[in-house]
Amino acid sequence: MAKVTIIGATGRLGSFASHPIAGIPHVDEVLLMGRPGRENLLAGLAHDLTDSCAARGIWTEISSSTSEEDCADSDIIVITAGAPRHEGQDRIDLALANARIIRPIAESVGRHAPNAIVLMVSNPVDVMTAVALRYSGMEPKQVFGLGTHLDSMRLKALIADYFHVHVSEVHTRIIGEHGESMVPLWSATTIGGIRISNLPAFSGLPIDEMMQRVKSSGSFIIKNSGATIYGPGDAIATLVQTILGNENRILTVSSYIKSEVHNVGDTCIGVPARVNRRGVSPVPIRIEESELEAFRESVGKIRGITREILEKLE
Ligand SMILES: NC(=O)c1ccc[n+]([C@@H]2O[C@H](COP(=O)([O-])OP(=O)(O)OC[C@H]3O[C@@H](n4cnc5c(N)ncnc54)[C@H](O)[C@@H]3O)[C@@H](O)[C@H]2O)c1
Ligand SMILES: O=C(O)C[C@H](O)C(=O)O
Repeated sequence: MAKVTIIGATGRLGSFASHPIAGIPHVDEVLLMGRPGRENLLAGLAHDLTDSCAARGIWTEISSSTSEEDCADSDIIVITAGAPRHEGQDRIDLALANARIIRPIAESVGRHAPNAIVLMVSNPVDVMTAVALRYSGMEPKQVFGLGTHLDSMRLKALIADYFHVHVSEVHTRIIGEHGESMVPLWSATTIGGIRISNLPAFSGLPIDEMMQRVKSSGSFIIKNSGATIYGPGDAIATLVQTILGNENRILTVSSYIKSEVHNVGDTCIGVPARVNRRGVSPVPIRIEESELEAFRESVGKIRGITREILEKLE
């Protein structure tokens, strides 16, 4: 059984994500962590979530804390602390301010829970994953980000809708930045096990419109309802379940890569990775030339911003 700590639990995403996480069968303890001064809010959330567990007929111990040392013995630490973007902002605009929030959190996690697996969610997620990796002092397999998993799920839903098939029939991936330069891998997209480009209907697929919808999903939701909550919250829970269930699923998450994709990398970015109880390991892949070109650009962008932010944090 496992302990999962959520740092940023008073926020909209952290508090929602705690709900599906508390229902994962491998989880017997959820710790809601927040900043000093938020004790009452955390206590209220913990009480409410305890009631939810009772209503669902499950027994998971829910606790709350503002003391960083309480994350000790966590199996997984989910980090959602930090500012979200507002309408009109890019995720990258949050980079320096959120890096200054993530650095001390990562240092504390590395000190108190050096054997945990860290799932970074705060944006810009690829850059924050690199900050957490650097300042936690943990291994690359232990520190990863939600990356383009959510984008891949968004594209999957659009493809399933277009072809009128169940989502489980669609396999697709978006790699690269969780942001403007993300890259869809049509070469790795299948419907019912058949490569999408081998289906006659593929020629009519509105690829550009679909990608535009995926890229603007976050800003659309933020503009209309204030924050993205259910999509990322359930995506976080899927990752927690995959790790604790030692499921060896290949999911598209932000991981540190060096040589896995045509030797492009030296940064944390969304790539297909094996996810299990030991953490995350990027899967070596070969992609088509046009996809590689776009991926190279995405990596260059994120590597440049990451270096700049890490230098400013020194
Ligand atoms: N990667 C993704 O797909 C994805 C999806 C949704 C949200 N996010 C990101 O998650 C983060 C949280 O989003 P939200 O909607 O829950 O925001 P929110 O404003 O509702 O919550 C922010 C949380 O961060 C905490 N926090 C803020 N400043 C802090 C500081 N200096 N030290 C410690 N904690 C601090 C707050 O107390 C709160 O718990 C944002 O960065 C957002 O962009 C990422
Ligand atoms: O779009 C955002 O800022 C939140 C998140 O990254 C998302 O894609 O839902």
